[in-house]
Formats: sequence, structure tokens, C-alpha cells
Amino acid sequence: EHTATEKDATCIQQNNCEWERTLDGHSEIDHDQVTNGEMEEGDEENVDKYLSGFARFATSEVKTDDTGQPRFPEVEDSMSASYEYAPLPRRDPGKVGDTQEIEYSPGQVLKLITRAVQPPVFEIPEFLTSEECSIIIQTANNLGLKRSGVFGGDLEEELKTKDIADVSRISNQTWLTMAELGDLGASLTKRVASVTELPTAVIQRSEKLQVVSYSEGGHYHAHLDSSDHHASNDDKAPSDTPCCFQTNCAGVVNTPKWNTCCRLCRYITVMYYLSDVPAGGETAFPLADLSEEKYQAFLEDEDHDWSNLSYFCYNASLIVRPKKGTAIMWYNHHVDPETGYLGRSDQRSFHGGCDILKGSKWIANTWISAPPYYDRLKPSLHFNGREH
Ligand SMILES: O=C(O)CCC(=O)C(=O)O
Ligand SMILES: [Fe+2]
Repeated sequence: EHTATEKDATCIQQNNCEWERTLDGHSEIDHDQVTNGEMEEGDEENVDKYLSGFARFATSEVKTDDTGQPRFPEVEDSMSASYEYAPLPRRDPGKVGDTQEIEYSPGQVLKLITRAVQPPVFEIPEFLTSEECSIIIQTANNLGLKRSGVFGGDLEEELKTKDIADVSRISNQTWLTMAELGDLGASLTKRVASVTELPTAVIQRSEKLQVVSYSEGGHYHAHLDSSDHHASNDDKAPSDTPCCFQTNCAGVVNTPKWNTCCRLCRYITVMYYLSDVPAGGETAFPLADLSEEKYQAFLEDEDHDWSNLSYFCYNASLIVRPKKGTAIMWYNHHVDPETGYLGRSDQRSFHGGCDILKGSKWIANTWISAPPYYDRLKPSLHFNGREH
């Protein structure tokens, strides 16, 4: 039952929505925290965007087309006060091994190969050229990489107490705006928009590009890239925790408390291999396309930590070998059948990066964030370096 839907629809029409709900509900996000908290460089700017975003949002109007339907803004338009996400498109995977060709600009074709149906996982060979991979690595190196963390976890603690093979994530990373990548950034945005069938504006409003490097022994044990938007599995109603891409959590960003102030709303992951890996470093999806019976058995198995890919990489039902320039794309969420906006997370999108056995591995992630229906008018914090 979607009470939020009805309420929001009415208040949008009458222009009297009480959007403060989200602000009041999350004490972490007030101005005191903003100045007292441990912020990363650049976060001050985001805090301003967050606060001003809300101010403008509260008075903004929904743009509609001739028929009164909410419409997607054009890119320039989307930098203004209000915008609407249209219902989320989803590419049909067909069956494993099927291929689809996408002409993303005249004469430029990408091939999508279905590697799994549940969740839909596509392999896209030659998504990036070898030169483009080098540019991304070079740009990341110039900026400097730092040890990766995990959303809501404490890696420092894990590193102190656990065996390397048991630490959930061992890699270094940095974030790049599409603007920092210049022409390549613009072209990449276009390619991602084509393969996801989403408007460019949605790609531009998603998170920055995360560039990750692993060295020998590095890995990322199996995880979900996104959060479920229901507080628990038994909950029918969505939790009202806001999406991180629309909410700056000020003092708690990148701390274990992060996931108490917002949740990840990453509808799609597009992951690029920027290097070949001499041995190991596969991307494993232990639950993809498992029969219902095996899937249940997996969930109920308390004797094995199947997420530990240092041990169980090769037990996975889908294993993708890294190949420089190849991208893989998958859906972390279902589409909500009632609203057409972000729905429940898909537990079958559980995946990770296996141990690097020899050499190193570079990847980059584009996470495409999309809101659930009731937060669809809330601006994103990410403009990928564009002024607005
Ligand atoms: O390294 C890989 O193959 C997977 C990485 C991953 O899942 C992530 O960065 O979220
Ligand atoms: Fe991931």
C-alpha cells in the first residue's frame, strides 16, 4: 500500500507539500553538524547544495507536458529548480547468450551480451578503448587514491582484527567527475545513457565515477551495491530513509554511521574493466540465475560465509573474467510495479571481485541512482561538476 503516493500526488497538485518531513526526521543533517562534522574535502560545497536544494525544492513546481504528464527535463532544464524522473526503463535481457546492438551515435555500435537474467547482467565488450582506459587511470592517479571503505562498515577495525582473506574489501579508490574527464566524460555519459535507456540528465545527476585499483591479494567480498528501501524483509511499506544521492549526511559521510542517515539508491551499476588481470580478479555473482530451490538453500545456509570470495569465488553461478575495455551492467533493484520508480533491491544482484592472484586490476563504477516515487522531485547532490 502506497499512502505516500496518494498524499504526494495531491500535495503536488495543490502545491502545498510538507517536504520538511525529511529534514526534520534526520537530525544528522542540520547546520550544526555540517560545520562540526568530519567532512571530506569538497563536502562543504555539497552541504550548500543540499540545503539550497531543499529551499528551492519546497517552492518549485512540477513541469508537465501538453497532456499534463510529468516530463523529463532537458539537460539545461534539469539544472533548474525542479525536475521529475519519468518511470524507470529496464532493458529486457531475453535469455543468456542473447545479444543486442545499440547505436549510441551514428556508426558507433555497442553490443550487449546477456550473461544473466535474474538479475539482468549484460557484458558489453569494447565499451572503452584502450586509450580511454589509460586516460581514466591517469586522471585517477593524478588525483591520488585512498583505501576503499564499505557503506556502513568499519574497515579499519576489520584490518586490525581479521585475516586479509576475511577483510571485506581491499582496494584503493578515488572519485572523478565526468567534467574532470572532459570530452571522454561527455562521451561516456552518452554511452551509459544509451545502454541504460535513461536520459542523459539522470546519468549526470548520478554519483561520480569511482575508480578502483586492486593489487595482488586485493578483493571485494560479495555485497549489494544498493540498499533495500524497506526497513526489513517483512516490511511492506518503504522506509523513509532518504537516498544518499539526494541527501548530504554531513558529518557522517564515509563513517560507519553513514547508513543510518541515508540509503544507497543505485538502480543500475555500470562497471568498467580498465585493465586485464593476469590471474584472478573475476567478478562473481553467486546468486545470479540460481533456481529458487538453490537460492533458498543459499539464504538458509549458516555453515558457510559464501560472501567470502577469497574462498568461494569459483562456486559462483556467474563469473566474469576481467577484460580491458569491457563493461558489465546490471540492475540492483526491481522497478516498483505500482509507481514505476525505484522498487525493492534485488538480492540476486549480490556480487563481488575475487582475489587478484597475479598482477593488478583497475575498474571504474558508474552508479546510476534513481529515487523512489515519494522522493522523485528532490534534487540530486551530484551535478558532476556543473554549476547550477
Ligand atoms: O572488482 C569487481 O570485479 C567488483 C567490484 C564491485 O563490486 C564494486 O566496486 O562495487
Ligand atoms: Fe559492487
